[in-house]
Amino acid sequence: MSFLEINNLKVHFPIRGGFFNTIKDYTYAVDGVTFSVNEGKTYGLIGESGSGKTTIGKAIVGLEKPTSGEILYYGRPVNTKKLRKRAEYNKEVQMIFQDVLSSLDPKKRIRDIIAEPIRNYENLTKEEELERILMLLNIVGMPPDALYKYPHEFSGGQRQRIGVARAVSLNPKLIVADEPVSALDLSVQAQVLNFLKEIQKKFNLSYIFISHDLGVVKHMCDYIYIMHKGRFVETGTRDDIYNNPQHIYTKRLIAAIPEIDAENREKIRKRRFKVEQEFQEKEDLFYDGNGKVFDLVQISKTHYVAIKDKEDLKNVENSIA
Ligand SMILES: Nc1ncnc2c1ncn2[C@@H]1O[C@H](COP(=O)(O)OP(=O)(O)OP(=O)(O)O)[C@@H](O)[C@H]1O
Repeated sequence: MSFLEINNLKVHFPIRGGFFNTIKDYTYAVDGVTFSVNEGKTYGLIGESGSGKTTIGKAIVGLEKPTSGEILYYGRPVNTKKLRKRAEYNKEVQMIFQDVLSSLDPKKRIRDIIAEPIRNYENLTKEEELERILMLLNIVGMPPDALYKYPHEFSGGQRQRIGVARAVSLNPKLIVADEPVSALDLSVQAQVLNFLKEIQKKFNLSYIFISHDLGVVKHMCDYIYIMHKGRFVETGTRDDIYNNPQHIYTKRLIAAIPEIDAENREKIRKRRFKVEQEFQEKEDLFYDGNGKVFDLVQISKTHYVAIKDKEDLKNVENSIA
């Protein structure tokens, strides 16, 4: 059952300039995305740097205000003034970041870092709190003596586990994981990904998994959403996307997955070259997700407009003139 629905979400950031610091233009970071999240499933948001992935994640957890569109949690808008509803949502939808070190307060001990959300939302005695934190450390495979240490005393992989312990401390339904392994060594990446899967089973969690790397999410995601300039250009199940990619951006991301295959090295090189050539030829084209091709016209440094026909083009030309 889908418990979270994102409808036509847009997040546009004003670009200011000039003497009066007026709005000159907008960065169309997220420009009309729609999808829903089911229990226990993982959704990959994949795309190049700047395509809008993090902004979607932040809008979902309330760190960025949508320009328009709606986010419904069990059918109710999350942007509500009813504090109890909002608090319930904030508790059940958490985010973990790539740069865990900067998201863990360096001056606080692990006990206080993990306890922070619990103290905000629950009224536990000191003993109950300690018991909960020890249980969480155990779940994420960290020893009890981690309690009184500081973040810098741990490796990247261990810090990511601490971040996850804090994120699951309130028994959430959804974790938005923003590039959770890209700062880690390859061998540690695999460990953390496996661990995230274990935690998912334990808590029946859903993940929105943000990455620029289709190779990393290959074994994690049930559904994949390919992003380009604030929009989804291709969506599908993991198998659809890997076995039968349609959009040139998807093909390019798949071609970029490193392959260790000494015998077929030349074949792989040729395939990458072909995809790259196709990409260069089609770079100015934009698909609307239903296979329809739009011309993508750049009207400023950051702003593109999809043009369906000559009429559209004339309107855009007039509006810039
Ligand atoms: N607070 C902000 N103010 C202005 N522009 C922003 C802000 N946050 C993001 N942007 C812009 O919005 C666009 C999308 O950024 P976002 O971080 O969502 O992309 P991303 O796909 O997550 O990229 P990356 O993989 O590099 O993190 C970028 O052009 C970015 O510069």
